[in-house]
Amino acid sequence: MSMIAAFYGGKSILITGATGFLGKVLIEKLCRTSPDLKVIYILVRPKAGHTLQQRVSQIINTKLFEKVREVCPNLHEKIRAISADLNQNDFAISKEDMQELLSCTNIIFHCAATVRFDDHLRHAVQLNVTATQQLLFMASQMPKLEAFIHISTAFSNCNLKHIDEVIYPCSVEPKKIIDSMEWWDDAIVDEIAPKLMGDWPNTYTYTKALGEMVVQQESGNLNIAIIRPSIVGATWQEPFPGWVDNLNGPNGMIVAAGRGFLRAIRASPLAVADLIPVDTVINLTLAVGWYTAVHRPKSTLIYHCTSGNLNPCNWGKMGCQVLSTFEKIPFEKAFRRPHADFTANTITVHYWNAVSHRAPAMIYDIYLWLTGRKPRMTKLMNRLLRTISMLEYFINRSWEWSTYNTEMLMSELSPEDQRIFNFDVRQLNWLEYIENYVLGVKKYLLKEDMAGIPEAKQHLRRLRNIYYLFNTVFFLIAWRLLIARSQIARNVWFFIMW
Ligand SMILES: CCCCCCCCCCCCCCCCCCCCCCCC(=O)SCCNC(=O)CCNC(=O)[C@H](O)C(C)(C)COP(=O)(O)OP(=O)(O)OC[C@H]1O[C@@H](n2cnc3c(N)ncnc32)[C@H](O)[C@@H]1OP(=O)(O)O
Ligand SMILES: NC(=O)C1=CN([C@@H]2O[C@H](COP(=O)(O)OP(=O)(O)OC[C@H]3O[C@@H](n4cnc5c(N)ncnc54)[C@H](OP(=O)(O)O)[C@@H]3O)[C@@H](O)[C@H]2O)C=CC1
Repeated sequence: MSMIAAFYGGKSILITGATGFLGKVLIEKLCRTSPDLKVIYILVRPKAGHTLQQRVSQIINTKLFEKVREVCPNLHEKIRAISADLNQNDFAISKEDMQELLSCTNIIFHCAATVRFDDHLRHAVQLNVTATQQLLFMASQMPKLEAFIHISTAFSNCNLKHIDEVIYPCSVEPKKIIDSMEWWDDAIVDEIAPKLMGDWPNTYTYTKALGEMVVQQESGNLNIAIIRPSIVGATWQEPFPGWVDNLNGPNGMIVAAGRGFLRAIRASPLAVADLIPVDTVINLTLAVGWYTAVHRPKSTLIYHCTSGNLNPCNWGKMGCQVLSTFEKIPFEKAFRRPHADFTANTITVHYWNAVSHRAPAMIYDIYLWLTGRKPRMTKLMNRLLRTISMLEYFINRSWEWSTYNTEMLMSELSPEDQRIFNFDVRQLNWLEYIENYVLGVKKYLLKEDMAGIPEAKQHLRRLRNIYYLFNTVFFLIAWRLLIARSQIARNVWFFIMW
């Protein structure tokens, strides 16, 4: 019998960020392995045109929940959506709901965050810092609470090269920043943000670091643990390989490369690609929830959920495997044939951006315009290049994360739990994982049918012919113009012809 699965039986669990990428996999695994849990409270913000129940149904009626619907037919009853907005005071939770949460919750998993790199500092502080503080305050009033698990990111200290499982202080206290946000107007925030952020590359990583400090400072008597995943990717094994449902991190890049928009990227092929499958993160999270509640460590333990020091893979190898998978399973409606280079040279990057990204987009837009349609490719390309510029920081550096606590926890699990809640990334075969990842992007994110592969291959062959034709015509025109103007070119041409 799994000790972890048994632990969650009969428990009332509160999850924030349940409608997000990690949150969905967390609910799925919890309900599948502990169908006898009492209730999962999820804090969901109302969205225009959707009731809370519709939002929940949208999630649990997806393929991700196929297996769990069999194990736990009363899934709907297990999940209780509570209307809440983490940006509001008391999360805008009704009095009755708040009362129920405070009196019943046993475990909290705090996943909600803004993960946008370009969010305004005020908004990022509100969600990633102030809301965390407020949730901790709520937790301190929960008599039955056994553990509070905070999901952070391995990049919260990306200004350092070697990162231990400890909390590093930021230069300005989070409380001061929270207070200041109340009276600083946006103009002041904009001006002061770069100074506050120092060598953090974006508001996301900076506010996640502040969030950790808040957790440390407000922990009081609570049993708290922090999990720091690196770049979270598609599922490795559970409930099935390759599941992914958003464009964050590498996903958008895989789409862009597979559709032939992304042809070159400024990246160090030898830098470690610290990807971690989402099911691995969730297995660790559930194991940490159990360990924190049952063993009650004296201090807040931090767990790195990373792959680099146990089973490293670099961006070069990953990129090559992505490209070779496209040959077997191409994406539909490609703009150009997938081909991409990693280059570390800034001049080469500018060259490729002009020749491989902007020029084809412009030519295509001219074609759209000539055929009476609305040009859109240049806009899309500019957006892609902007996204790439934000991700570049993470694909041109390597970090070392120590994983003592994670390894310690692994050794504490029974063989049964090590199997059911496997987070040993040493067992991961990267080539197989990446192939399933690309396949998952095609099936679950782009919602493409596998039956369309022959047509997609045919389309790529057409694009190849257009490419050859275009290059030949371009070469002949260029050469003809050159011959008309240069005696040397004429001599070379006649020599070749002769
Ligand atoms: C040797 C040969 C090599 C060949 C290589 C070939 C393949 C390459 C594969 C390998 C991949 C290499 C790249 C990997 C990149 C690694 C990333 C590392 C990130 C680590 C961060 C740490 C992890 C975390 O802790 S948090 C999670 C990460 N968070 C994010 O990723 C969020 C990032 N996103 C943002 O901040 C924003 O979305 C932003 C700024 C990128 C874009 O903002 P904007 O306001 O312009 O757009 P949106 O309103 O968000 O969206 C508008 C529109 O665009 C679509 N879209 C959004 N993001 C992407 C995307 N990444 N790619 C494509 N499209 C995207 C979005 O869906 C919207 O579409 P609509 O149709 O308009 O709705
Ligand atoms: N994805 C990754 O690569 C990594 C993620 N992490 C961390 O994991 C956690 C989860 O990330 P991920 O699942 O990818 O993020 P998503 O963006 O997929 O999900 C974010 C979740 O937070 C919720 N949320 C946002 N704002 C509010 C609000 N005002 N009130 C209530 N709920 C809100 C969203 O709800 P809604 O559906 O309404 O928008 C959604 O459920 C985060 O803490 C992140 O920092 C760490 C490392 C890597």
